[in-house]
Amino acid sequence: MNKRIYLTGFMGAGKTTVGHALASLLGSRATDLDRWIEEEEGMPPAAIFAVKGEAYFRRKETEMLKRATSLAGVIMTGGGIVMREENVCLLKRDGVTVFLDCDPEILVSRIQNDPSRPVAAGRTKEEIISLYKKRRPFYLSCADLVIDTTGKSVAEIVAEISGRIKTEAFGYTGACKDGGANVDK
Ligand SMILES: Nc1ncnc2c1ncn2[C@@H]1O[C@H](COP(=O)(O)OP(=O)(O)OP(=O)(O)O)[C@@H](O)[C@H]1O
Ligand SMILES: O=C(O)C1=C[C@@H](O)[C@@H](O)[C@H](O)C1
Ligand SMILES: [Mg+2]
Repeated sequence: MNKRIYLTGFMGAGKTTVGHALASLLGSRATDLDRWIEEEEGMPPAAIFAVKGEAYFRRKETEMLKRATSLAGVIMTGGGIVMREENVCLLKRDGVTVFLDCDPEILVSRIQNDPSRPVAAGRTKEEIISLYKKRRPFYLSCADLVIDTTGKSVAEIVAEISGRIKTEAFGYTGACKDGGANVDK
């Protein structure tokens, strides 16, 4: 496995948690884009949203995704990354993209009222589920692998990803076809 592995999915799907466990199993590096942005900006995503605005965060996120193309290992992405076409192109071109899907009711229970997740904070359960449904086709559009994590432990998810990556062939055209179109608003 010499390609990098991108983990995508909605807020609370387990990208950060699974990413560290997967990298540990594979003996590779783990890079969480949200944490990398936090290190560079000196504040977490929620504070960047509040102080500099979401548009600034999204530009920074794309910049870091571009820089991540020089890294090896597992890259954990932010929940909104698939909503920019430029990001989708990079994900499709530069690695194996794994979409961690999950029952939205479970996602809500993990993220609702968490102030560290500015896109979910203050939203009702129905609003969060509606955002999940709107984003899901975009996660699917750039996924090489879709993992339904519902009811599975982190160890089971990691074993499934590593098994499928080793046994399935992935075709890359390098082309950017359909995908995200800056439609999150
Ligand atoms: N398979 C799982 N089973 C039970 N709990 C889980 C599982 N995966 C993640 N969690 C828990 O769900 C919460 C959210 O996980 P995590 O922060 O890894 O999600 P994320 O996808 O990185 O979210 P974000 O997009 O907001 O960064 C954490 O408390 C984590 O421990
Ligand atoms: O779903 C989203 O839009 C976000 C998810 C987080 O990972 C962070 O990238 C940020 O809070 C935005
Ligand atoms: Mg995360």
